[in-house]
Formats: sequence, structure tokens, C-alpha cells
Amino acid sequence: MTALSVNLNKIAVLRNSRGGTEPDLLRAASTCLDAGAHGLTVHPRPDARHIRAADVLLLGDLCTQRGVEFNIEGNPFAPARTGYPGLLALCEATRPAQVTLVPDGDGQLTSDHGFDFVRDGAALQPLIAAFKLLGCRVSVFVDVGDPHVEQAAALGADRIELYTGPYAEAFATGHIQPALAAAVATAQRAQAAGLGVNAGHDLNQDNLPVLLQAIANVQEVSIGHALIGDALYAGLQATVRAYRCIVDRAALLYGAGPA
Ligand SMILES: CC(=O)[C@@H](O)[C@H](O)COP(=O)(O)O
Ligand SMILES: NCC(=O)COP(=O)(O)O
Repeated sequence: MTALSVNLNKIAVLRNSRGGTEPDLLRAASTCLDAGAHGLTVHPRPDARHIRAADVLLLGDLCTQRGVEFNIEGNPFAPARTGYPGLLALCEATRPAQVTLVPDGDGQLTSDHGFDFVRDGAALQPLIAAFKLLGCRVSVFVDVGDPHVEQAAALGADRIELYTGPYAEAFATGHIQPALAAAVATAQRAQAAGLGVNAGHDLNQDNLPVLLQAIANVQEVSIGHALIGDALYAGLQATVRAYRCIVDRAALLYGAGPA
């Protein structure tokens, strides 16, 4: 079975836009778990643009209480700075079930590529070992078509996360087959090397079923952007009705009647 881990970054984006505490991240997280999510994902960025270090601690506690998987994503090479203690320190404090290593830079709008194992392998190896010493399963972000995907196993990783952004883009344009076939081939090579396969980035209700049909044994998908967007559409009607009830009732009680 494929586990669904909900990425909460976008809830934090909305919260931070007003500088307060709403929408409440823990309430959103609990709602996701109540609805059946198998786990929670966060990708705290060093610039603290959405998830902050304090959020990671609280969500880690929630996952422990609820007995579900917590997945922290981030760049293991990004140095600590004010407001960001570094990925290893965050994992030391929260002991997530899984850490997903992603080679993203500060200037990136979002994650947009996997590791270059030839360039980064030697530096990654001791870091992977350090995360495993903390008891974390280690997954590494990998490009579809990476010719060195087996290196992830040699470096000590347990899983790869297939970067599905290009697949999602191909799906949206209707030219699915080459991107899908490449994703299947990379997943199969990883599995043959003994790695588990996770997948994520820009997955949605349209492209996810096709991916899961094509790739056997995807162990986890982490989904945030589309899922939180869908939640807005799914909830807007009921929410507007609720506010409309309030203004109509007020008009009846205190004003000239409903508009
Ligand atoms: C690794 C990955 O694909 C996701 O974590 C994605 O990067 C979400 O991060 P943002 O929400 O910051 O775009
Ligand atoms: N690892 C991918 C993830 O957590 C969510 O990516 P997205 O659905 O926000 O693109």
C-alpha cells in the first residue's frame, strides 16, 4: 500500500502572510490525520518562508502522540542560521521517522532537481549515516532518469523520492508516455538496488492514479500544493454559506433584512 503524507508547507504560507497564528498548523495537521492521512511532511526552508523550527517541534510531538510518520525534508548541506538550526539539528530534536534529503538552494522557488551523486556522493555519505544514527529512515531526492540512482543505496540511503515535477508537467501537456516510462525505469532500477521508492512534487488527483498504476510498490507519496488547493475548492462553498448565514441573520435581527 502507498502511504499518503500530507505536506503542510502551504498552510504555513497562509499563516505567515498575516504574521499571526491562523490558520492554525496543528489544527490543520490534526484534520489531515483525522481524515486518514498516514503521515505529515514538512520542508522547512532556511529562510523560514513557511514552516519554522518551532512548527517542526510541535508537529513532531503531534505525530508521536498520534503514532504516525513524520517526514522532514531539507538540504543536509544548508548551514544553520538565525531561525533555522539546520536539518540535522531539527532531526535530533524531533527524531522523525523519515528524513528526505533534497538539494535545494535558497534562491529556488521550490525543489526542482534531485542529487548529483557523482558530485555530492562523498559528502552525502557521512550525513546519511548521521541521520540513520538518529533512528531516521533516509530518503534522497532523485531525478527521473538519473543514471547513478543505485548510488543512493551504496551511500546508505533506505529510499529514494522520485522528483515527479517533470512527470506532472508532461501529464498536464498530454505527452505522458516518455516521462512516465522514464519514471518507471528509474523506480525499477532503485528497487533492484534494494531501495524503497517514494514519489513527490506536483502530484495531484489527475496524475497520481496514473503514476501509481505504472510504478509498482510506491511506498509513499508526499503531497502539499495541489492537495491544499483542492481543499480550498472543496471547502469554499460550505464556508461561504456559513458566513452568508451570519450576515443574513444579523440583517434580520439588527438591520433592514437580507440583501
Ligand atoms: C521535495 C519536494 O518536492 C517538496 O518538499 C516541495 O519542495 C515542497 O516545498 P515547497 O512547499 O517549499 O515548495
Ligand atoms: N516531497 C514532495 C512534497 O512534500 C510536496 O510537494 P508538492 O505537492 O507541494 O509539490
